[in-house]
Amino acid sequence: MKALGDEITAAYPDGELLVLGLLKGSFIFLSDLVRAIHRPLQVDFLVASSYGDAMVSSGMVRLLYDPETQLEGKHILLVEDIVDSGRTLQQLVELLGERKPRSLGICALLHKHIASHLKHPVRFVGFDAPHEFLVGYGLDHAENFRHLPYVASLQ
Ligand SMILES: O=P(O)(O)OC[C@H]1O[C@H](OP(=O)(O)OP(=O)(O)O)[C@H](O)[C@@H]1O
Ligand SMILES: Nc1nc2[nH]cnc2c(=O)[nH]1
Repeated sequence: MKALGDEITAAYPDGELLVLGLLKGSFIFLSDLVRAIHRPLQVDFLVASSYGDAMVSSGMVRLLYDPETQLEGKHILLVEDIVDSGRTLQQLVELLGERKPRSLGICALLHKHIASHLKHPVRFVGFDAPHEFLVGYGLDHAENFRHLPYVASLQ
């Protein structure tokens, strides 16, 4: 976490930084990450869901909570727990881009590198992940396992 925090700190030497946690999955990662970033920042959240109780994406990302914080003119760092098909990110980045942020960066704890076609690449990656369904450290299957203090595979 220290290396990722240092990388993010160095990438934003000036301007307002808003760290936008994508819930629910990023809640543990986000709290560890913001404590490893050594510069002033704001925190807000987005809640979106596309998997429901399934292990494959429904293809439709539902936005369940939209942040009230003003995004215009700020560096936005969107924090994801895991990038799989990349659909969630693609759709959210399009939406947030319309709000005229100064920059829009993406950070993910885990990246499966399945989505090679990503229009908006993930700039900050914690770990490369296997092509398996992962749970724990915030990630769920049907709302179970989020509390595990480690990441595990269900396969
Ligand atoms: O790259 P993708 O294929 O879009 O998958 C990644 C998304 O899937 C999970 O969210 P989910 O829809 O399960 O909601 P959750 O965070 O509430 O578990 C995960 O938290 C990511 O946000
Ligand atoms: N919990 C969980 N959610 C996902 N959404 C997309 N891929 C995954 C995964 O491996 N685990």
